[in-house]
Amino acid sequence: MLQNHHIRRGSRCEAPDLPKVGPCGYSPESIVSCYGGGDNVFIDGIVVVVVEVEMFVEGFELQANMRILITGGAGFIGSHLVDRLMQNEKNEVIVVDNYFTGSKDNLKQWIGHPRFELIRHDVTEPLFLEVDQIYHLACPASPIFYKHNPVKTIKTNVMGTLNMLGLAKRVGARILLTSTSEVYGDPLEHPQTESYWGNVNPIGVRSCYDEGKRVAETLMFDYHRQHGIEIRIARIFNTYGPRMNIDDGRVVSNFIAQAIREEPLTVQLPGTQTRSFCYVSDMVDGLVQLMDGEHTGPINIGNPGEFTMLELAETVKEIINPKVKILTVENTPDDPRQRKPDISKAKELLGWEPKIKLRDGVPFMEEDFRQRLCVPKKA
Ligand SMILES: NC(=O)c1ccc[n+]([C@@H]2O[C@H](COP(=O)([O-])OP(=O)(O)OC[C@H]3O[C@@H](n4cnc5c(N)ncnc54)[C@H](O)[C@@H]3O)[C@@H](O)[C@H]2O)c1
Ligand SMILES: O=c1ccn([C@@H]2O[C@H](COP(=O)(O)OP(=O)(O)O[C@H]3OC[C@@H](O)[C@H](O)[C@H]3O)[C@@H](O)[C@H]2O)c(=O)[nH]1
Repeated sequence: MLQNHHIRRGSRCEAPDLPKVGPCGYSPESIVSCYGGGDNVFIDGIVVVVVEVEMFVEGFELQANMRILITGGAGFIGSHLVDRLMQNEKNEVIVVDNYFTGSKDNLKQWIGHPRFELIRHDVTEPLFLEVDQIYHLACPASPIFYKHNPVKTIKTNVMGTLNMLGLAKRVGARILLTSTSEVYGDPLEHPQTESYWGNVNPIGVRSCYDEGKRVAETLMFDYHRQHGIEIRIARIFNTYGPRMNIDDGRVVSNFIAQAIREEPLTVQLPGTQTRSFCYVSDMVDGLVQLMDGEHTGPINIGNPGEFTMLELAETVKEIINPKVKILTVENTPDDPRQRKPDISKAKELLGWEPKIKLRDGVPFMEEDFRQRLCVPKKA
């Protein structure tokens, strides 16, 4: 039996059943052919020089470990992605984060784990690591945080993405960018397909984020075309779930925290604007399937269930606290009036679609927020 294993630069390989003879502890005959290259791999802790990334081993299955970098891995979606990737014992996960909106607390279960590393690093600075895959999430996502220091948001999207593409190019890693439904701006097509080019204000208060992500997408495709980098682009629609910052400012976390604190739910005017909310476990499934699949994207990942903000407030009120009031308040400029993903491409190309409805996801988030706010549910 001849098996072909693609061993990437810096990978560790496990081959516990290889016969332990020969100078390095393993039979040289087991390695039928190796050619090119010059990388080291470790077989059962022993360094084996692999002269090419393609190695053929007769009769034995080498299980190549995957070293995965997650930028922004201390944030909301990133930390759930870490949980998912750490479930696979063949994965090593490295998180880099500057903790602007993320927290070590989101990763506390993994700190000290032998397959996990956490590095304080700002992606606007170059990074030198040996990795096989890069999930590039680093960027503040809540409008209040990305507008707080817009120049830094632009730098994170542009210089951060350039640095991660440079890293991907140097080590031959595949890179996935978490882009956003905000690239469609205030969309004139509804629902949004990936072929829609969007309606974005280039000089508005949201531009640091939406134009920043559009440039990040451009950089991804230019590196792909010019340097042959393997890229994946996910256009993420509004995602919610446990571990969102309680004072994150995004609508689902605001309404849930307000309902628990018995404060009025603040619906920004007009209240008829719509969003489509995806539960975080569905989102993580979509990202992993996109990364591991064959398609560059961009691919919309989101839940097509569409709600006005008034409907969302009514839903949260009914589930969490029927006594709270709903208050209408001023909105901010350039708020998109409608948003709903067309997910035909994700269904067809990735076999992905979300499973968790808003009504089923809100109680999970309520439980997490009650714990963190120390407000137990009344009997
Ligand atoms: N959650 C959503 O609804 C949503 C929707 C569309 C796109 N996205 C994208 O998904 C990604 C993650 O979003 P999230 O909701 O988890 O947000 P988040 O704010 O919880 O996480 C972002 C993480 O990136 C880190 N970060 C920010 N700037 C950095 C920098 N310069 N260097 C290193 N780390 C930095 C933050 O500290 C944080 O841990 C973002 O790229 C966001 O644009 C999210
Ligand atoms: O308390 C609030 C907060 C927000 N809102 C409204 O709720 C809607 C959603 O606002 P959010 O701040 O949650 O998120 P937005 O959809 O505007 O932006 C998000 O889009 C996708 C991602 O890239 C980011 O996570 C974020 O930019 C907006 O219409 C906003 O006006 C309220 O009605 N009340």
